[in-house]
Amino acid sequence: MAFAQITLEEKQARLAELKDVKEQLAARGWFPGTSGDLSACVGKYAPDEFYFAITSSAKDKAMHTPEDFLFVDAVGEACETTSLKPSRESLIHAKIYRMTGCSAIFHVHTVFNNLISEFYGDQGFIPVQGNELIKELGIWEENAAIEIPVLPNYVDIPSIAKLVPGAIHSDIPGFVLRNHGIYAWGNSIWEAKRHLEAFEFIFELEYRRLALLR
Ligand SMILES: CSCCC(=O)C(=O)COP(=O)(O)O
Ligand SMILES: [Zn+2]
Repeated sequence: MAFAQITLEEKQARLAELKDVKEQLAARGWFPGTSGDLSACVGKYAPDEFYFAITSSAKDKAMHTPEDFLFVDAVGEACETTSLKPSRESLIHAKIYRMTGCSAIFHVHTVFNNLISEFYGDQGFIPVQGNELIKELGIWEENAAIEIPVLPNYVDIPSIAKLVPGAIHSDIPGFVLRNHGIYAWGNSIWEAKRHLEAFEFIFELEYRRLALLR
């Protein structure tokens, strides 16, 4: 299959969309400290040959500066001459692009994704049923039951990246790192955002349901 590189105008439009998403998610407090990272694919030549725009590491994502994004290659390394450092988690993004062929990936640390990932961490997945927002993940089956994968968290990013293939299920556009945060993806920037919002709604509802049962 041949892939076309996007035009300069399309690349700039994608960066502008990423900036908008960064602003919207920051307004919700989904990037505490300097946590979280956002990326969008901007060129694809073959399934294993692509590059993407990703947030620079350790930046306050609530601020806008010309140094917010840089371009990295299919192994998560900067593919332009720059003093900027790509997100420490670029290798995880690269692995997700390679495995799914998606167009955008968003990673956020929230209180609810951390609480729920710890609660279900030992069993390796978060079971969800009877939540209307499952439909926002593209699953329209009546009373669908889904399992959202939870991976262990390591300081060593390559150790996490090795586990990514086992956490990618074709019908679930995301996974959670235990006590760390979620990765959600989509076939466009706006689909990735929709998936992320659905996951976060699901986690908050699940947390509140469990709290009610106590
Ligand atoms: C500051 S939290 C630890 C790193 C992390 O998990 C994260 O999401 C942000 O890392 P980045 O290098 O993308 O700023
Ligand atoms: Zn993180």
